[in-house]
Amino acid sequence: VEDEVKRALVEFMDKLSPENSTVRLSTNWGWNLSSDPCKDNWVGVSCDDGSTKVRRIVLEKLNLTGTFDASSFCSATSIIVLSLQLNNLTGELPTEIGNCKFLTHLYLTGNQFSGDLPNSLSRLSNLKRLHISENNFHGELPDLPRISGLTSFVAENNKLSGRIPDFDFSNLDRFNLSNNNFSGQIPDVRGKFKAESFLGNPYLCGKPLSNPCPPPSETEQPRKSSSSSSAKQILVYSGYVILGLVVLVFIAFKILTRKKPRKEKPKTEPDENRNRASMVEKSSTTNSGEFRTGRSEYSLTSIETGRIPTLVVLQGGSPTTVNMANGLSFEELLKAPAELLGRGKNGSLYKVMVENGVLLAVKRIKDWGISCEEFDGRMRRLEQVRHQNVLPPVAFYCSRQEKLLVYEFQPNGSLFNLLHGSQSDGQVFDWGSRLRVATTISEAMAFMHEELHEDGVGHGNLKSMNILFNKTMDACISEYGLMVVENQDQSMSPMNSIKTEDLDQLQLPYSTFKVDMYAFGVILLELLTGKLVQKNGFDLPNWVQSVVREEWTVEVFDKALISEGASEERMVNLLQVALKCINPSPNERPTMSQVSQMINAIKEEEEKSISFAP
Ligand SMILES: Nc1ncnc2c1ncn2[C@@H]1O[C@H](COP(=O)(O)OP(=O)(O)OP(=O)(O)O)[C@@H](O)[C@H]1O
Repeated sequence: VEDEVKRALVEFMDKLSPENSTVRLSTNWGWNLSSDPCKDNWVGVSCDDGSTKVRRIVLEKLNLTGTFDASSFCSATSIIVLSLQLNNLTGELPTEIGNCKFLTHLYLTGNQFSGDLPNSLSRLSNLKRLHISENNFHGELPDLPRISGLTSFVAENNKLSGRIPDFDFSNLDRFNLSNNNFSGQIPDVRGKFKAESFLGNPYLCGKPLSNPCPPPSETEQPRKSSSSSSAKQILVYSGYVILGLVVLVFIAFKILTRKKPRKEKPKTEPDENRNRASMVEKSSTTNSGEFRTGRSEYSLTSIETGRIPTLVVLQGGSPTTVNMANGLSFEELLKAPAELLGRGKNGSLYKVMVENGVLLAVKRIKDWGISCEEFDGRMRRLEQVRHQNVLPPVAFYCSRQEKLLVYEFQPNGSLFNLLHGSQSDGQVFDWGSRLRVATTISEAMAFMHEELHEDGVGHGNLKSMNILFNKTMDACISEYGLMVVENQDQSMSPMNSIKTEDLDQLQLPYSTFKVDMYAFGVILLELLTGKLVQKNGFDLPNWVQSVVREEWTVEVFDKALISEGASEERMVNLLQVALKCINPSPNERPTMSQVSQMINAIKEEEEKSISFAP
């Protein structure tokens, strides 16, 4: 071990046990400059296999009474675990703790530490476990949710106060803030932690505690009990009554003046209620054929006037869907009961039930500035390029104002839901299944890229939400070719890390394939880490790259995969593929078929290892 590290550790120990240095020497603890922490087995020190780097320091229940000299300790950068539990250490947790950026485990429970927790604690981006219970820490918590890999945070029996920040509770397996002075509403813990984690904080409210938070009005409005205030209340209430009457008269007037045109078109009346949750509701005020806007959250409203073009049915869906779609008019589609599934940057998506209970997913595309002719051409081209793991469009509709695209509804959710969502219902998404998804998607993408290379049509918006599971739980790519990266708006595309000189080298229509490569790399990272791409400013590709740079590669993997015993070697191999895909220079990224070959090779290795397993 290097002399500097030894010196730092000895200084750290001197502050930990100021009175005990003689005891230490007499009881042969080591911890002096004339010996080596690894080779001479200093008490509490564990090293790497080569005995050249100190990895862990565990000094528990040793009656240490000094202070924690973080500035010395953190200069020994190889240490990942520090435990000083169950001693009598005093003083504050120093700001310099922020320099211990390799720490993954910090255990300080059961001491006499006091003062505020330093903000620099939130810079420990590799931290997984932070245990500071049974101390005298006070003040507000630093921005700990910033530490994306934190899996346990326990801080009960302190004097911490302020609001509890919104942690990524789905990632935490231990969390306890009981017996402190926290206040306000407990954030949504997604059912993961019970009341015990929050008891003993008199000013906390909301689930999972049994005391609900007061409605804002009760706490915000000062209560006055004087007679003058009740007089004021009477005035306010009479104001409301008058206002109500005015509104009623106005509504009555409106109804009366509308009656006439309805009588002229009696046929539309019986439909009114039935269509309340459909994608469109007809206007009852004009004869022009216009549709009314903004009626309900679940209504898709065409503002098209004049001639209504028809729904064009493609041969992409199953025979049942195609037959059904053939008999479907655009108006019938709009009237069918619909549920809004999401509003993305490219438009809204509705789940629509048509005849015989057939379910469709209808995308209403927003602001896609291509002509109907181009749109038509694109859809017909996509219809010709079929792959069993790419969802084909079933039908489309295009007018000057509106572009709709119809797919079959896929009942088993998306890859995003499976990895991060509440719909996973405890389903295990094991390494084998993840590798299968990666293989399937890479093969399907490779096929599409090759077939559509000349056309310059890539996916354009590949992400885990657009990977759907069909009835047989096979992964399928949805929305292929729906978006062109035509204006090279870097802020909107995953290529935002591209250098200008790289962009100049790109032949434009083909850059969409490079965008897809980046996006596919991010999907691989999601599969490997189980983490969201972007949450509270967390940037998954950057995080993974920095952890790998610091040679802590294993730290990036989803802990579910580690505990399942997934092969570290093959996970690292897949990570290498992902890193190639997210190369900041688009021209350095591999092609989809190269990637598909690499992933297939990893899958074959995996299969071999299973067949040779005892
Ligand atoms: N054919 C389908 N069947 C079932 N669910 C679908 C289908 N297509 C999309 N979804 C799901 O519906 C939700 C909303 O989809 P939508 O395409 O609007 O989201 P998005 O991809 O974020 O939007 P955008 O593409 O505009 O960025 C997503 O959870 C998606 O997984």
